[in-house]
Amino acid sequence: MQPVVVLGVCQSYAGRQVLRDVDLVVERGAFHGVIGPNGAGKTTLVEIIQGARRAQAGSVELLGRAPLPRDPRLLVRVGIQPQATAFFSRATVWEHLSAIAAIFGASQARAEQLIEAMGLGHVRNSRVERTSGGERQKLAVASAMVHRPEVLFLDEPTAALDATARHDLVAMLASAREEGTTVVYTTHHLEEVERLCDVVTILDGGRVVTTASPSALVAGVGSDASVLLPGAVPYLEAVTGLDVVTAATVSADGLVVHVRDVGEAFAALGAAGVPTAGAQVHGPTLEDAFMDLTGKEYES
Ligand SMILES: Nc1ncnc2c1ncn2[C@@H]1O[C@H](COP(=O)(O)OP(=O)(O)OP(=O)(O)O)[C@@H](O)[C@H]1O
Repeated sequence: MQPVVVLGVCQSYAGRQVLRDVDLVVERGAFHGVIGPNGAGKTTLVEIIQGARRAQAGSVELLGRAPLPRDPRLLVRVGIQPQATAFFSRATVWEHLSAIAAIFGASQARAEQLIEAMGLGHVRNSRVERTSGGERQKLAVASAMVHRPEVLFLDEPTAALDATARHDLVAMLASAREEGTTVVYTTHHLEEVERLCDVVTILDGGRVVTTASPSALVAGVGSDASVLLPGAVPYLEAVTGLDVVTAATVSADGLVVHVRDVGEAFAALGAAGVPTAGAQVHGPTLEDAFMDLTGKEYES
């Protein structure tokens, strides 16, 4: 049984359709990203799966059950990252997580472990209301995971974090990924998708554009890779004549050649005597895949 099965879901607000015939299947143990521009419908979709909203059309199964009407026996099997307002703000970080653990029947040892794993040890005895936005965000993620849910929903957990806090949280999520929890993850950051997600669904204008692994999306991009060859500027004419090279330009750092196939290109460059020492390859990225598939620049 797949933990999340969404079929043909449609949703409108005041006559405006924000989800159009959405299908989404999340496999057990997958870290499944949902990405898309602002207003694509990500939060609406996730709330429908959680049972926080009713879909106007289509069907939803969460752990094999309908998420609505809400059933506390189903809710304890899932983890939902709370909004900041859901905190016991006058409690300390430890009191907060320990209370959540008790409510969900998780051990105090698990709460301790997450305080450490999340790097919250130094604010353990601080009141939640006095902690920084980043610390609260980490506490929100810890609160959602403390009872080892079968499905964990994280809706933009790194939003509003500075680069260091984001890096820490992503590193922590990467280790949580190893625990094999099924995760539904919305984000605006494509590098997080590449780092964390097994599968990603791109939503645009309320429609599913595609569902695939990040690497398959990047592999499907039609654009070339570029190779910077620092010592090869004098070889501009020689490389331009090679079949494997689609374009070549001179930059301040060296010769830049655009190629379809990096392996074949290196073989041909070597055979033509072009120096390749210190070469830097820049392949197409998930951002290129997004642009290919939606015709839009990705804005995080
Ligand atoms: N309760 C509501 N009433 C009316 N319109 C809504 C409501 N909630 C969301 N919308 C609209 O539905 C569309 C989809 O919103 P949603 O929050 O699901 O998108 P999102 O992809 O999560 O966006 P973001 O990346 O900005 O968080 C948006 O145009 C939004 O303004």
